[in-house]
Amino acid sequence: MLQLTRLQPPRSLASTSDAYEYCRRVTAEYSKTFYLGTMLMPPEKRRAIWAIYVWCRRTDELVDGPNASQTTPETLDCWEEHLNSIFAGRPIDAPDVALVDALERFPIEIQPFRDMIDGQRMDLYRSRYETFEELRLYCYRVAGTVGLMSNAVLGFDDCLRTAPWATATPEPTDEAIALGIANQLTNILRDVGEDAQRGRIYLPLEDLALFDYSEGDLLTGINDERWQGLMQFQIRRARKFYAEAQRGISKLSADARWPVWAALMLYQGILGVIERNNYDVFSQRAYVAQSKKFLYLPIAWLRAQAL
Ligand SMILES: CC(C)=CCC/C(C)=C/CC/C(C)=C/CC/C(C)=C/[C@@H]1[C@@H](COP(=O)(O)OP(=O)(O)O)[C@]1(C)CC/C=C(\C)CC/C=C(\C)CCC=C(C)C
Ligand SMILES: Nc1ncnc2c1ncn2[C@@H]1O[C@H](COP(=O)(O)OP(=O)(O)OP(=O)(O)O)[C@@H](O)[C@H]1O
Ligand SMILES: [Mn+2]
Repeated sequence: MLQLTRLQPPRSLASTSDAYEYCRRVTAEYSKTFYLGTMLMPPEKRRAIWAIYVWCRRTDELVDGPNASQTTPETLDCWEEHLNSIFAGRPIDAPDVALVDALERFPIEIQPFRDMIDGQRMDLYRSRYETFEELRLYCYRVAGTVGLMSNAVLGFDDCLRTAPWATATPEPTDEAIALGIANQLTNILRDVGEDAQRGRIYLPLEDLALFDYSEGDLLTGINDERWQGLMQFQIRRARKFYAEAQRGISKLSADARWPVWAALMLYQGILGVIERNNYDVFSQRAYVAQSKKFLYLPIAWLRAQAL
């Protein structure tokens, strides 16, 4: 029914291990960065993240995939019903089998899943954001939510919970949301040209005005000093969210720190590539080469031990 057609899920409802294997293949195919991150986790956490990944990917494809033009608000209502069924322990199709199992092992609130669907709803009726506050809400919904879902699987450092001086909630909720927002801002900067071709501008219009850069300039891809100033401003903002996220990693369980540092550094690396490309996000795509991704791993490991 959905658009992940290149990798067919097993027919009828699958066994749990087939369903996880399908989720593994989808994650590996669609995101080299996050897949690499999951390979640094213990197997049970890794499988649960693959199941979450596939649910998020399917949700995103409803408004961003090849059949998105057929998606209506009612499609998203149905998808929310589908979600309710998963949370009631009743899988509807093969990939659900993995998510139902993952939710049994790692209980997660349903709200971030619902919020993500609401984020996709925004994509149905909006193609402009006036202010950063509006964009931030969109980023929370489509990506900050992934941080909340992931946190429940990654787990927290027990020392923080059990110490007699432990205060209210030591869980790094804000930091997890910050990493989602940082990733989404990076994704938006990387995809400016692609989105413009679909008539979409995610950069806040108030920021464009600040640099005297018009919507028309963006849609025609003008890369001048105004654009470069605007991009420097956006990159600085994204880096602040990465910095906030970094402060939360030491609060995660020890076996989750390396994967999160790796995913963070790799995704943040895209910003450096955009700078090296002289802010040309119109005619080329900024990416970190697969061979280079492995070079980050030892540095991420050291940070996971030390910070
Ligand atoms: C290593 C690890 C824990 C990874 C989590 C993997 C996961 C479940 C990812 C889901 C991604 C997804 C498909 C989301 C749907 C909405 C969307 C498209 C968001 C954008 C991601 C996509 O990146 P990509 O470059 O592949 O996009 P396209 O090819 O253009 O489609 C986003 C950029 C957001 C991703 C957000 C996260 C992965 C949140 C990360 C936060 C944590 C893991 C919390 C860590 C905890 C602390 C305390 C810092
Ligand atoms: N919608 C898609 N359909 C099929 N394949 C895709 C799709 N999106 C990404 N891919 C796969 O990912 C490759 C590169 O995409 P992209 O530049 O987003 O990097 P990535 O591998 O997804 O890594 P990252 O996790 O950093 O985004 C594509 O060549 C393709 O193999
Ligand atoms: Mn990708």
